[in-house]
Amino acid sequence: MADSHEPIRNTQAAEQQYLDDVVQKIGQAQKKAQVSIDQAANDEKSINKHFGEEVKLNFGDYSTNLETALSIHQQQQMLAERENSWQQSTRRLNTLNRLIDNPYFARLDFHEHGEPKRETIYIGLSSFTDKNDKFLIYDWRAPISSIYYDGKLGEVTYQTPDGEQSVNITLKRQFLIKKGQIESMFDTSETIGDQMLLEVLGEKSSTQMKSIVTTIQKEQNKIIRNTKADLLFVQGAAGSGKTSAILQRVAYLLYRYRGNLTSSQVVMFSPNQLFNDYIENVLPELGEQNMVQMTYQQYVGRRLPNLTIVNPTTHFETPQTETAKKISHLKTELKFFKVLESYSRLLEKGGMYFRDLKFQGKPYLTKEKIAEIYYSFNENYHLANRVDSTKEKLMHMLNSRITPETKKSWVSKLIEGMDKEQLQTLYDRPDQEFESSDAEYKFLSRKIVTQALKPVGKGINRMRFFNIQAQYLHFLKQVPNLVKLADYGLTLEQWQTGLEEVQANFKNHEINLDDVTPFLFLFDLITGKNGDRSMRFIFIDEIQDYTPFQLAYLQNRFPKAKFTMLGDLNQAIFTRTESRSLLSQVQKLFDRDKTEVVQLTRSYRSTKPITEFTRAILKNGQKIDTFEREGDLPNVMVKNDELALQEGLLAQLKSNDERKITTAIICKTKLESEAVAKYLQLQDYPATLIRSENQRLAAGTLVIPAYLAKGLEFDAVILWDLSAKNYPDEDDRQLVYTVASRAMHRLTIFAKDQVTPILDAVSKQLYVQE
Ligand SMILES: Nc1ncnc2c1ncn2[C@@H]1O[C@H](COP(=O)(O)OP(=O)(O)OP(=O)(O)O)[C@@H](O)[C@H]1O
Repeated sequence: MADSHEPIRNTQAAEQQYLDDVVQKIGQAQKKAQVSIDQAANDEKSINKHFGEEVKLNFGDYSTNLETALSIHQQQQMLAERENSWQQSTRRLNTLNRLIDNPYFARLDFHEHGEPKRETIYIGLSSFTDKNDKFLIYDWRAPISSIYYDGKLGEVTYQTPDGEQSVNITLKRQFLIKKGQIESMFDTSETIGDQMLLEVLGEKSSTQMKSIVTTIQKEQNKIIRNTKADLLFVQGAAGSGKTSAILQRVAYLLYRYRGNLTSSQVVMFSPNQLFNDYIENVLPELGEQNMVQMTYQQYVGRRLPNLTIVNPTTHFETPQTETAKKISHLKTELKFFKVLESYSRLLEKGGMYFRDLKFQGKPYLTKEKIAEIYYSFNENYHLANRVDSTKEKLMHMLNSRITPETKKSWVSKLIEGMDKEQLQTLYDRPDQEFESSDAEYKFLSRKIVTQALKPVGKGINRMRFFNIQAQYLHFLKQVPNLVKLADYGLTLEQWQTGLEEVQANFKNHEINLDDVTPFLFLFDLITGKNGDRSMRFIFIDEIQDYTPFQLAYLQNRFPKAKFTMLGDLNQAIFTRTESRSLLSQVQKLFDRDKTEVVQLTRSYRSTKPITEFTRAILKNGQKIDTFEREGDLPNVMVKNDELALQEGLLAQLKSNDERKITTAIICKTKLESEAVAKYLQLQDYPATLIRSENQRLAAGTLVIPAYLAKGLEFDAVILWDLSAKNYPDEDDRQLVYTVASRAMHRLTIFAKDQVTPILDAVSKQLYVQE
């Protein structure tokens, strides 16, 4: 910290002079780091190779597959452990390169409790000390930096690892620095001045999310720095910075637990791959590595190699029947999780379904025999140790069958049919000698049988003797005995029909998303597969699209992790009504004392007129405050004539282009998006159609189906065909809110014939009807 002998520096010129000095020192440090890099590189050429690998691995930071992601991260960790001065200097140089253009964004003057001496600190992306170890810049995550985000002027307290500290803040100054030049600076008595926010928010969107480090809001800071809660549940309006805050939180945690926590122990479940792409740069921008990122479907999908997950409802192409909705409701509840647990306990006594383990196409270890072994252990055996003992016994049986199997005719026939070369491959060494031809035959036959039986051994180890599909169907059959179907508005007959559908799906090697998690959970319960205890922090974004069952399952799979769940109950577009009870159901999974719920109510994404409009779409919605930012009222165009609408669309696109704002045209379904894209193509208007989540977000105009627009934002949004026909009822209210709230500066709505009744509740003053 600077001491009180320093000049107060109240003019921009004085600040610039000080900045120049800091920049110069960073420059010197850069040179020094470069010298030690060159030296070390000369000494240890081989390190180059490792570093090359590391860089290569860095490119694939998110992955579709947990194992790959984990192994990449583990490799990175190993490489990091082999740290040497060369790497250290390289890292330091990277930090300095980031700092030199924009060393800091804030200054604080304060007095420590009761001390007359004034302290001055500057806060930036990472810390920087001069050669006397004096801090010229403090990391934004350092304990002291917290007061910049939290406090007004005057007395404030902040948390340090040693407890609370209090200081008296006398000055809070914010800077906008570009390429080492102060573009503007202002003093504020607020937490983070709106002026600064306005400057930041006025910027145009890009296809990649940016970090919000300079303007983190007080309530967001609470989320970022929370280390106590086992469950941190954030309910935040659209655009209130939930995603931004958690990315900052990951960076904070990696800093706070540096040395004890690696990015491979942090997993983020995100809505889709497009979204992963969108946020990919934030952590590297903050100087940290990305965490493991995946979608829930990817997480469960990798464990179901023989089944394809189908989920017809998410894409809005086919509506769900009332009965299907009710069945889905029951299957996704927390109650169902408990029911499944009770069912699994019944299996300790009987009722397990087995499969033959086959050899040469015929049952070798029969299901009857396996069942006999499985239930031969006494009652004290629970499912997990029962399976271990069964495996052991089966292995034993398999081994004892090797000798009798060698005497079978298929073995002798096989050996007789082999030429010298083939026989050679069976020997331990090419010149292997035997006492007699009998001994040689014995050796070869054993070798052949052992190899041939390997798949059976693998089947035992991988527990292929369980018939999980039959077991799951059996469980579903038992459900009416374990749950009162009437409570869910279901009859026995309806349940039975649902069951038959699951069965038919299995025949097609398919499984419905609602069945996936109970199916896997049943598998885990039966096989005693424990969760992953090495994961420390799990983040779940867009929590409203998860079912309580899925969340309970994740908690079960990551028993040692602290959970941060973020979402907007107003944006529940896949789970709809059940989301209202989500919070109460989730809370049941965690210790009450270790649960914290934070509300973010202010929406930063959109201009005031857009936020006011989207807010009005909601009935009984969660609280939403606007951020004072001017802009046009949303405009709505309803026409009977398709051609007129299309012309309107083109005109709006051109007008947005003239204002240099990029537009996303959001349609309800993929089919509709394709039609719009085709029309634009015919008009020679360039636009990118986003068909799947595996695509990249391109610059320029996009056409995107609603379910892929989750979590993203665009300068301008055009909602295509928000007609009564397309969005007929209440079911779509949250969907309409979600897509409308993607707009930052401009929102336009087109509808054929008649606009959706969902907009009836919106006051005419909040938009312009064309
Ligand atoms: N403290 C902040 N300072 C500057 N910009 C912010 C801040 N908080 C949020 N924003 C901006 O507001 C926009 C919305 O943020 P974000 O996407 O994190 O919100 P969200 O709550 O996840 O939204 P949604 O639920 O609608 O997907 C982003 O452009 C983000 O950069």
